[in-house]
Amino acid sequence: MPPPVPPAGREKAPAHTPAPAHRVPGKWGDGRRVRIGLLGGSFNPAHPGHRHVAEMARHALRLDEVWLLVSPGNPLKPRAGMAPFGERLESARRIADGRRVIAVDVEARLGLRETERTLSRLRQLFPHAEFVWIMGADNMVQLPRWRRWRKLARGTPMAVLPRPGYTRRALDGPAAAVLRRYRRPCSALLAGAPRGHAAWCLVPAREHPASATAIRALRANATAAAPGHSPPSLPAPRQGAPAPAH
Ligand SMILES: Nc1ncnc2c1ncn2[C@@H]1O[C@H](COP(=O)(O)OP(=O)(O)OP(=O)(O)O)[C@@H](O)[C@H]1O
Ligand SMILES: O=C(O)c1ccc[n+]([C@@H]2O[C@H](COP(=O)([O-])O)[C@@H](O)[C@H]2O)c1
Repeated sequence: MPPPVPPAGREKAPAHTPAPAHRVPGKWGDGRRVRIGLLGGSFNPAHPGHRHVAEMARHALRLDEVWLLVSPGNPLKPRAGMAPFGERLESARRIADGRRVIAVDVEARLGLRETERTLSRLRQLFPHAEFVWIMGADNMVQLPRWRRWRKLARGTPMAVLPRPGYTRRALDGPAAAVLRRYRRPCSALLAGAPRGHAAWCLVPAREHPASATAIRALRANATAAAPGHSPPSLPAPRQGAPAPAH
């Protein structure tokens, strides 16, 4: 195995020490010839839908590994309500097996948040690895809002997972329309780039209903219903200000 690629100057020192039993990718890259699926996400929190997506993609594409790429902060999501990075990473570790499905903090280590930048850097750090971007149909719908998404789709094969309420919208949406010529069956996704453009596929899997938004809502309801919980009080109206309408 070639020596690890040295860190570039602006990269940050690792902020999180992995749990001892959990294998992590080479700190600054490695030279393995492996097929790696990247399931990027907020994991706020991780849930069985993520594990389902990782396993379905791994089997459909014959991937050696799937990395649960925990985002330091989705560029399109507000910070409010986002659990701290360490908590989200820990939650991703709990649904990983540490061997084929691995929770990774490389974006935080590299100080990157936008996927196209992350992919470019990962290709330098892991020059012999073949990367596939994995995402749910909801992200395929909003793909045209991502930074340099056409470049991302040109250079990186993508596997899209069905998701309740989004599968049809993704297949009928603007990203699918632009990329229509490059859609392939998943078995042919990694067979080479058609016309110099990476392919994408819809993974033939059942839809999984889990969602982090729903889990957060359930937790908030449970907290609100807990004995002794008093709802947050409204700020007192300023002297002379009208009383709030209820
Ligand atoms: N049930 C699911 N089916 C298909 N894809 C999923 C599912 N849950 C998550 N994903 C995909 O996994 C990736 C990471 O998702 P994320 O961590 O945002 O979870 P989420 O449940 O979508 O969260 P939130 O509800 O907070 O947006 C995204 O590409 C998302 O589309
Ligand atoms: O690169 C972008 O502009 C971009 C915009 C929105 C989302 N993403 C990535 O999409 C992945 C899914 O994010 P999320 O929050 O929906 O789980 C995660 O890896 C984000 O960094 C990337």
